[in-house]
Amino acid sequence: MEGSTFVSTHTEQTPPATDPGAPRMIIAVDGPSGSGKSSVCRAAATHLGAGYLDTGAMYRAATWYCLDQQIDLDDEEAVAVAVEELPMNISTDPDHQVICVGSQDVTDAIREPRISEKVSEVATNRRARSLLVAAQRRIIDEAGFIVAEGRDITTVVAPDAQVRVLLTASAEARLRRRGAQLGGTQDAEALKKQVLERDKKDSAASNFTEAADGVAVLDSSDLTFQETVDSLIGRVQIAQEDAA
Ligand SMILES: Nc1ncnc2c1ncn2[C@@H]1O[C@H](COP(=O)(O)OP(=O)(O)OP(=O)(O)O)[C@@H](O)[C@H]1O
Ligand SMILES: Nc1ccn([C@H]2C[C@H](O)[C@@H](COP(=O)(O)O)O2)c(=O)n1
Repeated sequence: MEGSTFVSTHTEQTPPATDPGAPRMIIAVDGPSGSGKSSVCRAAATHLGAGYLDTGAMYRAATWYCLDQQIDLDDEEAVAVAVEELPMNISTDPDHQVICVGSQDVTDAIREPRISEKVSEVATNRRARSLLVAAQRRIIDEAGFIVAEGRDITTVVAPDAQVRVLLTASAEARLRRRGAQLGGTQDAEALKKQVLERDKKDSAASNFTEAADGVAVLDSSDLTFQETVDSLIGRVQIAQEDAA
């Protein structure tokens, strides 16, 4: 997939046409925080020549916007209205991940701990959620061949996906990985807050700890990063052979 593909959740911007030669296949991946969804799915999408959708980034951008607009996150109505007007553009190019709110590039800002600590409040707002789910379905449909990851992709956003995987890892592995990813800047308490406590809050909105019917479990606790990527790619290749 060349260049960057921007799709919008709000504006009338038309996304570029997908490669007409590309096979139509949706790969849906869910899992808890730090299980490796973003990094593994991005690498798999690059290898496969597929698009990549980080739905968590959309919830994060919505949270960034609400905070920027000084919206009280306890005010369900105000949050829903903000998400309705959210001028968000997200790239589906796995090699060029950019997310903008209006003209502002928030790609790095949405990863800050202040967003991680608040994002569950937006993700558990039912109206905000249904707006973002609708946008995600449209993005996936327009891409045609895409790896989409989050918490409810296998169950709500794309339950008909040809490949459906729950990517898991032990709490210990997830905390260790997230700590290393943040360069050792966070103490154990802060990490627990950002990983385990966030999972607990997010569980109110979707079930990403047990695989739904037809969803395969990929436990990466004892796998290297590359082994995990290869396992996901292998499942896609089997689905492609079955479809041929
Ligand atoms: N199998 C693995 N072995 C070792 N490290 C891994 C493995 N899978 C992922 N990682 C690393 O773990 C870290 C967390 O992964 P990642 O950010 O992809 O998780 P995530 O599930 O998307 O988390 P979140 O939902 O919180 O965004 C990254 O630094 C990634 O490179
Ligand atoms: N499909 C999704 C994706 C994400 N969320 C929520 C849960 C997380 O706290 C937050 C950020 O996601 P992350 O970047 O950590 O993957 O968004 C969700 O509810 N549904």
